[in-house]
Amino acid sequence: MSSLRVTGLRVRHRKTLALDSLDLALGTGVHGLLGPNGAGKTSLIRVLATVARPDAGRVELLGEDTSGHRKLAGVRRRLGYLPQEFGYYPGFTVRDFVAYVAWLKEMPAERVPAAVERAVARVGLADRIDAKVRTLSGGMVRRVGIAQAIVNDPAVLLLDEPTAGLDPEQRVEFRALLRELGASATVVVSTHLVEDVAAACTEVTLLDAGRIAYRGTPQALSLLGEASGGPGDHPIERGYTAALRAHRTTGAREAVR
Ligand SMILES: Nc1ncnc2c1ncn2[C@@H]1O[C@H](COP(=O)(O)OP(=O)(O)OP(=O)(O)O)[C@@H](O)[C@H]1O
Repeated sequence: MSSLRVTGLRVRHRKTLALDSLDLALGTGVHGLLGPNGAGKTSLIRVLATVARPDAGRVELLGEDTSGHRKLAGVRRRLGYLPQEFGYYPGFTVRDFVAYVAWLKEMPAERVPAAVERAVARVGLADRIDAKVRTLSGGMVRRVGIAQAIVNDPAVLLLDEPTAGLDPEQRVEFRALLRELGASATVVVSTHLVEDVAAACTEVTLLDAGRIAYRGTPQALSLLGEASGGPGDHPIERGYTAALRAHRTTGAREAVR
C-alpha cells in the first residue's frame, strides 16, 4: 500500500510552474528525490509536509486526503519533516528543542523524555544533549534537525537535503540510520549526493522542471549510466545525466509535434 500518493499535483510560485501535473505514489522504503537546482524538490516536499498547499491536484498521506482540515492533525502527528532551512531557538538546549517539537506533535507527555533521548542518540548527539543549540557546529545543528524530525517515530519522514553540512563520517552513519528508518516508514529524502542514493535509497525519483524524468532503483539508474557512456564520475551520476537527457529529448520531440 502507498502511504503517500499525489495526483495531478500543480504548484506555482508567481509565474514559475514548480510542479506540473505530478503523479506519484510511494510506499515503505527510502526514496531519493533527485534533480537539478529548481527542479521542484523542495516544492514537492513542502506540499507533502502540509506546510504549503498545491494550486491543483490531490495529496493523500497515510490514506487521508490532506485538503480537509479535519484529518490534518492526525496525519501531522505521524509526519516527520526536516525543511531545507530549519528554524530553531538558539537558546534552547538540544533536549528542550527536540522535546518542544514532540509536544507540537502532540506526543503523550510520559513518552517524551525517552523519545527525545533516543532520537538524539540516533543522530550521534547524546553527549551534547544538554548543550545549547547556539553552541553547536552547522553539521550538528543539521543533526538536531534530523532528531526533531524522527522524535515521534514518523510513518512518513520528509527530509530536504539532510546530508548538507554533515562530515563524511556522519554522512555514513546517517545513511545507516536512513536504511533503518526505511524498513518501516516511507522516507523521502532530497539530495544532490549520488553516494546518498547509492548507499541508502531503495528507489529514486528524478525531477526536472516540475515533472518526473525518471523513476527506478539506484541499480537500474546505474545500469542506465553504464549503458549510456555519458559524463559523470559515478555510474549513478552517469545514469542521472542520461535519464535527464532522455527526458528532455522526449519533451522537445513532443513539443514540435
Ligand atoms: N518563493 C518562491 N517565489 C518564486 N519562485 C520560487 C519560490 N520558491 C521556488 N521558486 C521557483 O520554483 C522552482 C522550483 O523550486 P524548488 O525550490 O522547489 O526547487 P529544488 O529542486 O528544491 O531546487 P534546489 O536543488 O536548488 O534546492 C524554481 O524555478 C524556483 O526558482
